[in-house]
Amino acid sequence: MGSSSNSNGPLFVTEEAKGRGCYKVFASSMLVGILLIWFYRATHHTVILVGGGGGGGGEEEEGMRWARIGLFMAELWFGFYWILTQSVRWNPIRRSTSKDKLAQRYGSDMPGVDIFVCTADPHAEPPSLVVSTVLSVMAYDYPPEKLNVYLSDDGGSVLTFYALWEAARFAKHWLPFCRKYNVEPRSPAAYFSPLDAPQDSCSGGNGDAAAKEWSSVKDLYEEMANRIDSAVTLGKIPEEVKAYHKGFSEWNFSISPKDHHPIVQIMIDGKDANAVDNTAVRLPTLVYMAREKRPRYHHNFKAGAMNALIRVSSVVSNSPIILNVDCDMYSNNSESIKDALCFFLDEERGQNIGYVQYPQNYNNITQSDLYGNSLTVINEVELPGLDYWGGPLYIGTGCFHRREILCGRRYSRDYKEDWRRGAQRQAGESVEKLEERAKPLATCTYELNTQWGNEIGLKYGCAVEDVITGLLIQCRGWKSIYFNPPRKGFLGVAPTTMAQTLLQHKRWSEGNLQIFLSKHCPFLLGHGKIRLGLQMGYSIYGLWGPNSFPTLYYVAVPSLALLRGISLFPKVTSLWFIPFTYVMVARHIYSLVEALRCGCTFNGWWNGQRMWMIRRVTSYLYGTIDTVVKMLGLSKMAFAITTKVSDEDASKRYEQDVMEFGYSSPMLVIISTVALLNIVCLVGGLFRLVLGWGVAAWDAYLIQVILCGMIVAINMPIYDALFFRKDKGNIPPSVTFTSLAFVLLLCAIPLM
Ligand SMILES: O=c1ccn([C@@H]2O[C@H](COP(=O)(O)OP(=O)(O)O[C@H]3O[C@H](CO)[C@@H](O)[C@H](O)[C@H]3O)[C@@H](O)[C@H]2O)c(=O)[nH]1
Ligand SMILES: [Mn+2]
Repeated sequence: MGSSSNSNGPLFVTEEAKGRGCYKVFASSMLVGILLIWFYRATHHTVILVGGGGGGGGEEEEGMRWARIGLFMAELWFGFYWILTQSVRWNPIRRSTSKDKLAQRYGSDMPGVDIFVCTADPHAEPPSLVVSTVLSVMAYDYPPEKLNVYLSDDGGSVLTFYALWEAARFAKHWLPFCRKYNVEPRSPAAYFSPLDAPQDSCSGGNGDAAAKEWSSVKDLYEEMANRIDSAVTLGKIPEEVKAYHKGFSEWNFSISPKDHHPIVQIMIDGKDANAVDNTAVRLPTLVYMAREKRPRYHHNFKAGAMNALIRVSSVVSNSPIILNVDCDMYSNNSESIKDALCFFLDEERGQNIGYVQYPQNYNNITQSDLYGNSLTVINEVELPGLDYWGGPLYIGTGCFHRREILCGRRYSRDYKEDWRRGAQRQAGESVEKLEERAKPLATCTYELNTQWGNEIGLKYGCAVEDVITGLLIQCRGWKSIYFNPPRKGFLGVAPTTMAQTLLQHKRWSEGNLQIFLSKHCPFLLGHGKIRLGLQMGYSIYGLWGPNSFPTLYYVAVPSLALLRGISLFPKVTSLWFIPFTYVMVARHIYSLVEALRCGCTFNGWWNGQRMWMIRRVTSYLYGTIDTVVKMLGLSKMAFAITTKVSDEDASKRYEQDVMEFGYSSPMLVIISTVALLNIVCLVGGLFRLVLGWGVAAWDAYLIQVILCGMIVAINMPIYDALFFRKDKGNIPPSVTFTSLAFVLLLCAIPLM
């Protein structure tokens, strides 16, 4: 590939964040605080009883001692976990690229790129949304004959196939339109969305003609989207279209998502000189794939789909670079491929780069980020921090890989990438023949007795197939790059209800804990292969789950103790009061400042704190329990898809920042119980403080009052949903009663 002269400098630069010195001083002071707390706990087991607390038989005192030891355990854990989180804050770095140099050096001599889009269910993931994502990646600012787009449909649905067929036709208008007017974003759904800021339509700005073209493309798009949506509503496609593409005949026999033959349909063949748009420019290759599914064979969810895609694409295009996105993650920046290539093709430092990961951003996050889904701190602080230690995790979407690393290759100094590689078509081979050649690669039996899902391809058996695959790649010697340009590369759909949010986090915490507890634990597998900072970084996510226990303890026991008149923290007048207050206050002020600096609002941060607490006591608890159950072999892994649609009422509440609970579930009972317990304890505790124990008692209980008060303050929307709201999204009465019963029970436990 072209002249590899390095005369005009590197293709990307790396910058270190400023002000790290100050941060390190602050972190050291926190560490001192944490050590002092540990020291205090280790030396102060005895319980201070003030005022009317229980009469204090020997047995009771023993119980209180245990309450303190439990608190000590929780504080040990939090301190240890805090130390882990320092790895990603130590030295965050930022990357930027020089695309003009790339163009100068390589001109049109660029590698082929295969793009994989995965979808699984036409009802949770509307095909009109899926094809908008497909169109956005077809419209990359990149030579179309070098682009190959693959849609994997785990739903095996004719509705999705039909939508893709519609999209292939619409592409002939959409792609030239995007080029001509430099459209951004190139997902038609997003571009024409009334929700997004008004587009400076057709920035060409040449008046009437442009406006006409704009509205004619918009009409075409809307008609297409309506046809697709109504087919989905009806559950079947219009009869007449079946005549237009041979592929529809695959559904002549009824097919179920879990039981069907392999389907590979090349919708647009980029090698065909007649495959052009309406300005006679070539179109990218577009392929539909539904791998074979049989009830007898486990299909391994998204990882299985990705592996089938890797194989099928190897006979159709076999490009050296693979980009994969979730079906809702459209390209928001038409330059992303060129940006990514700046890393891979850099002559000096591109050699060992295995993958380039973009952040997960969403286009449906509200100002106040009610469910804390924006991942802002992860995107702006943690992933840049990991980049310093050798590279970010692979997070499943918005990631460019070298094909070779997905096929298990280890890094070696002598490895030379063949950037010109591509699939060779057999002489005179028709598209049908090629499809026949590809199908056996997408069968259930293909992988039997092979290393697929193990040494080759994405790894099977983990709920976060992406993270474990990335870890294995890094352990094979490859580095990764985190790239977060000002214009976001990809935008997706974040969950919009409490239940969906908690479900997603349950899967994430479960998968990451599963890795941590397996032989792939970053500290074991990574030892000697990746840097310690990176091992710690992986563990931050790996240990999300176990955070649930100390958190549950901390939100329940000190409050109950307040109600009972048992002091668990040092007195205000004691010197030990200082480290406790310092650590608690500084921790939260720091997290607020960090969030604000990343662009969150105060409200967003506050809501985020609530969600951290809620996720820890529900999703992470469930994730941890399920991980253990699975390790004992009592159940199998599942992958619950996050729904990308919600009903109209619910979306309205989402827009208005009203929390959506809606149906009764054990998780909801936990949330309500924690909220109710704390308000009961706060009211009861304050009552006794004011009436009975006198001024001296405040001295001993201040920390508990503040802790309990903060938990109550952060739970305000929960009380609202429990008692005041009347809409459908509130907490059902059955949950309220169950939680009240639990609270009474907890308050009555004689132990303390
Ligand atoms: O059997 C399956 C299940 C899922 N998917 C696809 O996988 C993607 C991710 O699923 P989603 O329900 O949106 O999960 P998220 O929690 O949003 O996904 C995040 O977390 C996953 C791991 O838990 C990663 O695979 C994803 O890339 C990452 O975006 C979607 O495109 C699905 O269509 C399949 O193709 N087949
Ligand atoms: Mn998703």
